[in-house]
Amino acid sequence: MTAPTTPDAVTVRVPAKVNVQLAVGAARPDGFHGLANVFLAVGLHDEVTATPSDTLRITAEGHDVDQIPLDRTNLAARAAELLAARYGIEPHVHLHITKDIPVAGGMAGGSADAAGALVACDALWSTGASRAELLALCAELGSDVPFGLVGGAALGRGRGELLNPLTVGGTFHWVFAVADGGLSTPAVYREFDRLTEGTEVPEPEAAPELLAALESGDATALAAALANDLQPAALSLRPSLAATLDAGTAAGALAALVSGSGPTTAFLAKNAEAARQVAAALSASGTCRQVRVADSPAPGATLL
Ligand SMILES: C[C@@](CO)(OP(=O)(O)O)[C@H](O)COP(=O)(O)OP(=O)(O)OC[C@H]1O[C@@H](n2ccc(N)nc2=O)[C@H](O)[C@@H]1O
Ligand SMILES: Nc1ncnc2c1ncn2[C@@H]1O[C@H](COP(=O)(O)OP(=O)(O)O)[C@@H](O)[C@H]1O
Repeated sequence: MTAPTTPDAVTVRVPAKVNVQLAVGAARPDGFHGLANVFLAVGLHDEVTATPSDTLRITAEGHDVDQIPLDRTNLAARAAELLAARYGIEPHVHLHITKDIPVAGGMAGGSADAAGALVACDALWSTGASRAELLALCAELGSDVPFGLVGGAALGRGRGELLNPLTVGGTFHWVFAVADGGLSTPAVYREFDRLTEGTEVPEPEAAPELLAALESGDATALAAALANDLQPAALSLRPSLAATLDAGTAAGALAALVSGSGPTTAFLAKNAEAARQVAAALSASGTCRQVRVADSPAPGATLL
């Protein structure tokens, strides 16, 4: 029998996400918040390429890469170290990240890179980890990381890491307005706690009408059901986002919301042509740094 050959390089493509519903419960004793997090993967992608190396090395190119760490705190590096430790191997790999997902924008780019690095290193090192093992490692790396692996659409319970896949019955057309600078996810959750202090925070539940809208592919119904409990907190920390939301709504978006913890704002359009119009109006509005158009759902981490 011949020994399995080690590939020279493995490239994995990973998607961004938008939370079409983010229902946030009260803070748990461990500091995390219980969620009903309805993730939808969108067609904005990073790529992670793993090649053999003498040491663990991270390089990056593309949008805003000056804002991501290139040391072992990079989520992709942490993913490689975790997988290597689990299988008793040295984390000797060069991970090159090609970034197109806005950084610190509430679109889970770092989480996607972590999922991509895990899949790429798994293939490079032939660890033979099962899908369930990879998902468990993803959950150790961060609440949003498992979704980067599975993509499509999913309901995340727990702190968002316990996923149930959802059916999506059509293509949804989105416009994303990228803001200047990022927002810290822990800071937005802290602001949520401050804003809800002294009130009864209900148990987070996915809305049946939202799940039905996803399943039927009905953009108008989905627009009516979009909801983000972190939006007031993101707006409180970044009041200028209100003008961006207004500009997209005035331009004909079916609905507008903050993506996750923000500060990227998301606009659902009726069709591809409407998305182009909303994008042009947002670009001209001067209320955001960059505008991106993308469809959903998109597949999860994919070996190229
Ligand atoms: C808000 C969401 C919505 O999908 O993502 P973003 O919009 O930032 O991308 C997620 O809940 C972010 O998930 P992720 O960025 O993976 O968070 P983690 O690394 O697990 O946790 C970072 C910090 O966020 C807070 N956190 C995160 C998840 C959660 N369910 N409750 C929390 O309170 C905690 O303060 C935690 O220390
Ligand atoms: N591979 C990575 N890509 C992007 N950000 C990363 C990465 N590794 C670590 N980070 C850090 O994680 C934080 C969150 O980034 P990101 O995942 O893009 O945003 P968000 O959590 O808002 O979706 C940023 O402060 C960023 O510097």
